[in-house]
Amino acid sequence: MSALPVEPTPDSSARAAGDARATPMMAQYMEIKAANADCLLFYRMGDFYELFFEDAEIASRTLGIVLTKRGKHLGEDIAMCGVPVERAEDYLNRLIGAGHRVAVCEQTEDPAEARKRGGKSVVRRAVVRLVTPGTITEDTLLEPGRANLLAAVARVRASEAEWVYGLAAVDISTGVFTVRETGAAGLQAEIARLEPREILVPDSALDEPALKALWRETRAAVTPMGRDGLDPLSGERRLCAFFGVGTLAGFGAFSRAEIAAAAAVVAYVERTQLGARPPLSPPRHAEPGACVQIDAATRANLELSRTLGGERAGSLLATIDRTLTPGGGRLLAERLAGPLTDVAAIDERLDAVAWFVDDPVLRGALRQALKGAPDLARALARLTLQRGGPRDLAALRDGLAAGRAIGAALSGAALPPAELARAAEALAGVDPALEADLAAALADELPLNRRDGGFIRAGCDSALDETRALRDESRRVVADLQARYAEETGCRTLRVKHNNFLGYFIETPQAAGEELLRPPLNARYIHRQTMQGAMRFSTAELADLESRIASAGERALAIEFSHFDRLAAAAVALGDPIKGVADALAVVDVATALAELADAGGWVRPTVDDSLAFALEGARHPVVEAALKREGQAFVANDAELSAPPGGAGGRIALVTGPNMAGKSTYLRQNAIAAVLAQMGSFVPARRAHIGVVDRLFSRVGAADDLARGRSTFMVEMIEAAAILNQATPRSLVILDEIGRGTATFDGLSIAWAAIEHLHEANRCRALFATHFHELTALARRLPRLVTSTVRVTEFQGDVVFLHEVVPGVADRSYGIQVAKLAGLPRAVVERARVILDELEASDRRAPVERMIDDLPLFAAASRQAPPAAEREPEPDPVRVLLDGLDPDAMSPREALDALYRLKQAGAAD
Ligand SMILES: Nc1ncnc2c1ncn2[C@@H]1O[C@H](COP(=O)(O)OP(=O)(O)OP(=O)(O)O)[C@@H](O)[C@H]1O
Repeated sequence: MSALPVEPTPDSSARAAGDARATPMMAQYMEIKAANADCLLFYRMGDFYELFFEDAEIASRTLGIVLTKRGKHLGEDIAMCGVPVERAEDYLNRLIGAGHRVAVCEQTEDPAEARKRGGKSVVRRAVVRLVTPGTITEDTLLEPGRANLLAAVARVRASEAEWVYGLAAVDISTGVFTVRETGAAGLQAEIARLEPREILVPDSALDEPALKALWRETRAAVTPMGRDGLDPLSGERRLCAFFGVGTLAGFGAFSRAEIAAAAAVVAYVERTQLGARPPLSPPRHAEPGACVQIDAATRANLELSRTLGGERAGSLLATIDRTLTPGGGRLLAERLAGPLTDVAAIDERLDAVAWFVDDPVLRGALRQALKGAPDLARALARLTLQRGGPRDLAALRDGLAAGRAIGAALSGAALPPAELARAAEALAGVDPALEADLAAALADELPLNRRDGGFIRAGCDSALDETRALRDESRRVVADLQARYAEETGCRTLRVKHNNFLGYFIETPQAAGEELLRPPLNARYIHRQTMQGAMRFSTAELADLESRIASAGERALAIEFSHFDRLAAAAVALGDPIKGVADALAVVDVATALAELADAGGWVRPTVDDSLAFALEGARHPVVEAALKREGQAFVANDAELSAPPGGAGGRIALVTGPNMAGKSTYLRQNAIAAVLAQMGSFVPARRAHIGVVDRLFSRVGAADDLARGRSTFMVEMIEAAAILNQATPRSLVILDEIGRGTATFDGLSIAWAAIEHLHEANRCRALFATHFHELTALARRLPRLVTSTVRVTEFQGDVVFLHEVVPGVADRSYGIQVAKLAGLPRAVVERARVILDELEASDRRAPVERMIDDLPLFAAASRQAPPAAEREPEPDPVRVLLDGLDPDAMSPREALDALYRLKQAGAAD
């Protein structure tokens, strides 16, 4: 596959050595591989990176490239495959995407040097970089609108039975660095919010039963870390050394778990970047409770950043994203993933959006300027890691120019709100000399790699201009020489060519070449090679020219490099203010984008406060609305009122009934989404919205079998319901869709019933509960804060017509059979179902339920927590109630005996 120009191939020397010992090259490979055992090793050989043994098998499977066998190592076949160097990034991308880590091992000396040490010497090699999913910086490997987070978990014992976890997350492509401490449930929610690309996990936490599912299910690559991170003392020392400070106190107060996690992340960054220091900001404390807690199941159900199928298109994020810059896209995604709980902070963001809604002219002008703003943060990170190219310098030039223009426009406007005033200040925070310097130095057309040269503008440096003139002049001389030689030899097809082996040479057809071998021409033309049908020669003049061109080219390149280094160093020195500009551009991008969205869609500014209100008028589901719009259909807006009634007893629960396909799930989700949008600082798709801050959002909307984990639909549903009932607080918002449908009717009904009681009495949260168990609506008679809503339908010529309108009340029936008919169920089955339904309805399954509603002790016993005095019903005597419920004439002897025991028990409990 690859050319092996200077080294003995693994096979040839191995055979020579009788397969008994490793070849020198294999020995070198083995040594490097052993030091990077957890990575695939890209071993540079000529124009290829080769992979051997198991690495080759993995790469061949993942990349779909041919696996070959090459010789033997210690008697075994060596499996091998290779990727061409010039296409390595593409292959790296795919390997990283599949969750692998790659150690890139380069030749660190010229093969000629190795040859000097002896024929069998191996070229020196070293790993120059570890590429892992969480530590990449190349534009081609990164998604522009998505943060690329590397997270680390550390575990510290809080008590005999309890652990606390430190979670640190960095994005080395932008420098963001956050830490926080949390419990096991919080850890899962936080990882779901951050969506890291790679998580470093100590072995002990990997084996922890409560977290096993998390590691198995996360989309991130999980990198085992061995120990429980660094101990706090050496962790602190490492962090101080990395940031060049004597103490961490200046960055905030961090717990032991946080320091351990932060130090683990920094240690890994240092290990993978091999000494290059990415421009990480100092760790920032992510305050617990600053963001709405949203668990992974809720995020998935609401399709916040991905659809249930895992796609980005069709998610809420994709639907609302009007940002124009990669940094703005990342900030929007971050805000949507972590809506705030602090009213003042939410209002600050809303003020900025409202300001731009009110000023479409300024908004339009700023958005025009944003279109030209490249990814400043990532360009700066690459330059700092010495992985940058001329285009990164150009990104700084253009980003700073856009920042300056936008800053000036903001500062010139009357009374910008606080968030934008701060942005304007940051946008003016970089010394304009850098931008001017970059603009003066960089050429209009820029190569990708600095090695290609030509990126410094002509006229910028006279020494460079002179050297370039010399180099170009020499090229003209080559053309002149060719003409002269052709004339002198009489060979019109004589050409002066160049290759890496011979340098400049003369090529003639065979017959003309024979002439050059004879006097007098052979005095000038020195024979170099005979090819099939052609001959090659050199001359003293050509050799001289060769060295002049090479040295002029090299000198020009060296001058360009010195400019590059100077400009990159100037940029890195201004790293913090440049990051400030990048952040400010993202803020302006998000505020204008949300204003654009609000303006175009007729969205309203929500009132967000510390109350327990939840009142929406004319609200819509943005994703369903957009999908319907594409088909030319209108979305029917609906209201919701879950606000806690005066008296502080807790929020309302809306019990939503309605036929299949009527729009219940859509309605439930749109209310949850309104809360997310409002608290991330966006307008909401409604005519009016008042939302008291939600601390946790739970949504259980539909579930799929989780066969991989051996759990049925019903089991998944119950696990999620358990999490909600155990964790929801009076500030939470809970969305439950058809809980209990995955089991036998009466089991399901009983579970749904008990869950509603628990939500009403114990959790006391605002909730929406959709159900097909119409029997449950009778509960509204007993639970003061339970309200009923139904999605209206009407019938036309025996078919159901969906109106999608939510009104107070209860559905009269499910219309399941009509919907089944619409879906194309065979006519005979539909007819038969109708007959069965009539019979079942005649036997009236409502009767026992009605009895249970009036059966107070059962209800009272189920609610463990007493309602507040204002709402409490008088406690009935349980013995009396049980006695009332007995019908001795209808009982078997066994039932009578059971009843006697129950009576005895109720009497004793009393
Ligand atoms: N408010 C609305 N305005 C217009 N169309 C709507 C509205 N709500 C829902 N729809 C349409 O109805 C379809 C079904 O909605 P949805 O899935 O919410 O129904 P459902 O009542 O939850 O059904 P099921 O009980 O079968 O799960 C949606 O895909 C959408 O096209």
